[in-house]
Amino acid sequence: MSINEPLTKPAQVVLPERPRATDHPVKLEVKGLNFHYANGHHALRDINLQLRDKTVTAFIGPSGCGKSTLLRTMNRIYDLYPGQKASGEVMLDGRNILSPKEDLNLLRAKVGMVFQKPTPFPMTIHENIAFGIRLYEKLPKSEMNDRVEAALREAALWDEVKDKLHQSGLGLSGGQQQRLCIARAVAVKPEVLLLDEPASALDPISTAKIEDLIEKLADDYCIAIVTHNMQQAARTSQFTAFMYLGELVEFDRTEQIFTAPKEERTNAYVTGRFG
Ligand SMILES: Nc1ncnc2c1ncn2[C@@H]1O[C@H](COP(=O)(O)OP(=O)(O)OP(=O)(O)O)[C@@H](O)[C@H]1O
Repeated sequence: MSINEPLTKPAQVVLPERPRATDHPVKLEVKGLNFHYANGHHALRDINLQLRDKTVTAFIGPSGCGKSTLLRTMNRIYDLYPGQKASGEVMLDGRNILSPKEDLNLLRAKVGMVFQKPTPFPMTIHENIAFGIRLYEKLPKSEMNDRVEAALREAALWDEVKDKLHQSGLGLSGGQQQRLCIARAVAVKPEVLLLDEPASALDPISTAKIEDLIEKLADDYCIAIVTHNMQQAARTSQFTAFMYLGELVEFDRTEQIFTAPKEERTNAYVTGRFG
């Protein structure tokens, strides 16, 4: 369907009733960002946007528009793949993390990432969390146990796993595994959390738990979430970025994007007319 056709269907997304703060300080700022894959594909084109602290920003757009690529620049995970290049600036608390001088281990502790498919390590639930903490801190056993418990509580998983901490993380359900991955990310005390379609492989009940969790985590972290689910973007975020073919078409408060977007392409996408 052409994106230029007149609006035939109103937006069906239900927005939360209570107002949400959108005036928090900027935590991460992307300036003039371009990204090329090793095969030369120009996947991000002059992206400019700001992520605010203790705020959820959703990234939406049709498949292949560059949402995951953009998230992958925010902790430089792309650096693990030869030939992938970002230019421009990604400022975290005013420091450009694309600088060659950036300490990537520290950066990835500060900017945690959770992927679409739950990726627990093939080790016990306790070890899944302790392993990451040990990379950065040397803690006595009792303190480590406390940190593991705190992370599991923060990820709303403690009650479900407290009696089987020494069983394999791979024995958990998909939704529990995803919360284990979130616990693993928060255990190293990050400042930013990047969630790349964190609920798309989960059933509706597990999805609801992850969404509740995102809302709670937003009290403490700057969160960026990629989602194909419009309702999820509307429910969880204060700001929404709509991307198309590697460009940031529109970035605004979530209410604005879903009720009165300025761009026709955004309107067409959020009303389900393309993508
Ligand atoms: N390793 C790669 N090499 C070359 N091109 C790639 C690579 N990974 C992704 N791309 C291309 O870059 C563009 C952006 O991909 P990206 O995965 O960021 O999109 P997306 O919006 O997250 O898509 P989806 O919603 O399907 O996950 C797409 O055209 C994709 O085909």
